[in-house]
Amino acid sequence: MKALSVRYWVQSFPNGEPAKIKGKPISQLGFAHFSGGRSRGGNVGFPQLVAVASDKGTSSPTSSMPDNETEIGKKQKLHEEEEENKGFVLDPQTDDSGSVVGFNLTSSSHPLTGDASEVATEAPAEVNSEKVEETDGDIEGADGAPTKVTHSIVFVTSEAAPYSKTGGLGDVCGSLPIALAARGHRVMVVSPRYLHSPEDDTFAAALDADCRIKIACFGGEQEVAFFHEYRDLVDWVFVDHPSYHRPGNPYGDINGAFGDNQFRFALLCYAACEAPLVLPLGGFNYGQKCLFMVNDWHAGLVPVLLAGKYRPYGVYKDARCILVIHNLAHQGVEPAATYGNLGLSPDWYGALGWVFPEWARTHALDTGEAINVLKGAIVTSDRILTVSKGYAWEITTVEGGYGLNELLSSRRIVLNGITNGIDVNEWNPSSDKHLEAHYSADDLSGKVQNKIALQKELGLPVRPECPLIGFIGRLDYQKGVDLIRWGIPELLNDDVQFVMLGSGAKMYEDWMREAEAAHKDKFRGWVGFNVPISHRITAGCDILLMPSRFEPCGLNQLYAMRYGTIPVVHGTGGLRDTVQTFDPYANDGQGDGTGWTFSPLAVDSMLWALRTAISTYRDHKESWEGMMKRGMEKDYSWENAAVQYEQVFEWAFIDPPYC
Ligand SMILES: Nc1ncnc2c1ncn2[C@@H]1O[C@H](COP(=O)(O)OP(=O)(O)O[C@H]2O[C@H](CO)[C@@H](O)[C@H](O)[C@H]2O)[C@@H](O)[C@H]1O
Repeated sequence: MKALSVRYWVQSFPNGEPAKIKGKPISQLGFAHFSGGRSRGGNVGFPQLVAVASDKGTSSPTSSMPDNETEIGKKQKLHEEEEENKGFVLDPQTDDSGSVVGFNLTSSSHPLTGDASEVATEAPAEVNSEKVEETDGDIEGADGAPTKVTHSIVFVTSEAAPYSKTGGLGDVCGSLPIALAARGHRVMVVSPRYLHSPEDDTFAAALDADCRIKIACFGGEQEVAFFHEYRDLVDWVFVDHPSYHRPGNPYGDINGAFGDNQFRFALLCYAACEAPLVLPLGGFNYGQKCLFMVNDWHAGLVPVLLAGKYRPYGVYKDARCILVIHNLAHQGVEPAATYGNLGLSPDWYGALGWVFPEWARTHALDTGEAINVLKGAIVTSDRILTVSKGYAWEITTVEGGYGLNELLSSRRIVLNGITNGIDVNEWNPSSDKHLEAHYSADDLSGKVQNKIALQKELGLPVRPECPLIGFIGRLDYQKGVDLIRWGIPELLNDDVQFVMLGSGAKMYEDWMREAEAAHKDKFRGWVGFNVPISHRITAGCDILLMPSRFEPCGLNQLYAMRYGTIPVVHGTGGLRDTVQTFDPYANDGQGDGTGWTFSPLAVDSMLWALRTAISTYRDHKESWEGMMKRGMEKDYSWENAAVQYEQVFEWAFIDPPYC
């Protein structure tokens, strides 16, 4: 049994007496200001019990266990008496004046699973700052290093696979939380409950948590509900609101981006701030000493709300917030006039306020004033992470900073990069359910079967000896699709086949259809988002091309290497960090490297790298196989990244929180 030591602020005692903090009734302490984030009606409202991490009495899970049966029995009896309150309230705590300000709490099991071993704990031990050495951005990824301190972690994200995914953000937020939970942390992921049609059963396993809150913003009061599923040791929490129920994808439909995205994601952030306080997941809530991991601009309002709406009233004083930037190009910029909708006091305008440079303004009278949610998150987060070390540096440069480079440079001391891992179970060539044949580094024979199956599926001539090149990704500026477009005619003069899977800009979708019509025997363009076919392309191709203009990390090159498919990538961000250019002379002529990086970003250098790869494939089979195996044998699991994340958590709790 693990025990949890938590202090509860109590709104009222069972006998109706008002609770007091520092001798004052709570009602006099300014909590009314929370109407912006919490309603008072029905089962909504200010919760009967709102947990805050105890600053006293926190101890390691084992040391806080009752040490004899009598004590356990006593506590169980008390527990039963308090059952009506749904909180396991024990041992009143008093302040200097003698007023009861809270209670210790002990829980013996996880009611959702009935399994005591799955109860995660509040961070039990103080971080020993003397042991922590902050380096110049390098984070040690000690393989298999045990977890030193466990935390209550709240991921806030607009996507989490398999529930929602338009790209890599969904992949990361679908698997990193599981890796952290497996290491002993208590992990919640908060994301919207998107329903794209009345028949959509994506969230069928997530049950109504019977908790409604009202959020005051955008000139009204919005009621949101929470749905919950406990899976893989993670609390998956889905925020439900009518604005998440519409056709398309999380951000838009065939007509483009939704016009109310600022509203939809502000709701997500408000709800995510409330979730640790109001949701008794597994019987008790996450409490205030949690660690928010906010991903990209959609979740970027969270640290601003923590600083502007909670901490001034003593709530979340011990929480920390880490911003994870997966893509700096999207910042959630809207006209300055929309600031009033966010429900923040005017004092906080400075955090979000943003002025476009003159050249980016639309007319002479345009003052360029806007609000920028990601900027607000960069200002107010305790630490900032990106998804590779290379990208952590790039975003501090004029070229990669998208206007935020100076701000990010000023926060360099709290900025780190950690390369993403991948879900090695979903992406495993020896067990992938989407493949025609399974294979591994020890037995590569199945790979060609997948190539043949893919050629058949796509209606290409079945030619196992012909180099097959693939591209998978969003069709947009970031991914360098324009380079492929300009390079394809020349490339297809060679004896190669090329397959593209992607959706996005209509211009490129149309071009893919045209290219297919023009090069029937050599080119296939699959317009759409299709996970099974993405697995089959990754397995069936010999080469995966990624000419990304910038790439914070990139996952497809990692999937490709795991599947023995050689990546040819632009040397940028995470691509440069993860793909090592083939060197035939290294290792006493045995060769080294896992693919090719090319630079500068130009059609010629991309074609040069592709031609080098193609000739190696044709004429140096042994070198090719060596490269395949080296890529397949690399460790891409989340475990290594999770250890590095823990180091950053530790650093986050050393410094005081932003306020
Ligand atoms: N048409 C399609 N059909 C099926 N699957 C498709 C698809 N198009 C893309 N995908 C899948 O979506 C994911 C894309 O991930 P990436 O990391 O390559 O890019 P993305 O730019 O979305 O992510 C951002 O966040 C991630 C995560 O941090 C960073 O790695 C990245 O650099 C950053 O731009 C992959 O799983 C890929 O297979």
